[in-house]
Amino acid sequence: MRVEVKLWAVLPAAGVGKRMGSKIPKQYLELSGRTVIEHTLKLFVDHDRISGVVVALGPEDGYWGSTSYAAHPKVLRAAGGAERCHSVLNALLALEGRAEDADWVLVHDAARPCLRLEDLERLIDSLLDDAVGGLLGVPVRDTMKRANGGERIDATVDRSALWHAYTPQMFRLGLLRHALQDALAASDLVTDDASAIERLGQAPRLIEGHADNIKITRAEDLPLAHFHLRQQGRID
Ligand SMILES: Nc1ccn([C@@H]2O[C@H](COP(=O)(O)OP(=O)(O)OP(=O)(O)O)[C@@H](O)[C@H]2O)c(=O)n1
Ligand SMILES: C[C@](O)(CO)[C@H](O)COP(=O)(O)O
Repeated sequence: MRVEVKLWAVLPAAGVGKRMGSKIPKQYLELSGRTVIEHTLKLFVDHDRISGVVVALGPEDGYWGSTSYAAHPKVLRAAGGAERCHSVLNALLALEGRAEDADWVLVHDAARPCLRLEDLERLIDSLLDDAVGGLLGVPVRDTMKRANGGERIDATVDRSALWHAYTPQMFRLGLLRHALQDALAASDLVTDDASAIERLGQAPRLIEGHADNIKITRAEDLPLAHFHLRQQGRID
């Protein structure tokens, strides 16, 4: 009997936004009347192939309760951790008892509200039968330099095989949980989920998305996200 494999989403949203320098965490900044995290969540909560969404929240988070998803039946909460990798692992552990190890998990930064539905669909359709999993990304477009530790160029790096790693990053729940636990046991605070899978000797697939799937990181990113959401027709 073929066991139905489910899809889950994990949104790490426990960051404090140091580089943004705003008074409130950047995932709660407003974009045309709704918070960044509400824009991000909508795509996953409304998606009929996604069984549930786990949001990893910071211990001091006093904003989540005011969002329109605070009591949504499809949204679960998990405790964020010191680093993104801790938050993602806690969210995976929160799925115990609901999800199976063979289920797929889409890990997507709450700070990336401009993800296009077409790219999410392409990622899912491309990876559902993949042996490893993978992520959305975009090939780099600029000449890439490696610094010498200061402000001088050490070398120009061959860019022909370089990609920007974006999210969602999609892996089987059991594999990703094991990979993150293994990385953390080795004190390797991986900055994305694919790095944990790579540590195990696996090669995640790169699926090309759109460059407007930006991560709101610094102050100048907020108006840019607003522009992209308007260009996509998602805000007026
Ligand atoms: N301990 C952490 C750190 C980050 N994140 C989340 O991971 C995503 C990407 O992280 P980043 O852009 O670095 O967010 P911050 O850590 O908030 O930013 P900064 O590094 O500038 O403080 C964000 O949605 C953030 O909320 C998380 O869940 N738990
Ligand atoms: C996961 C990620 O968005 C992929 O580019 C990135 O690694 C997050 O890094 P951050 O330092 O937590 O922003």
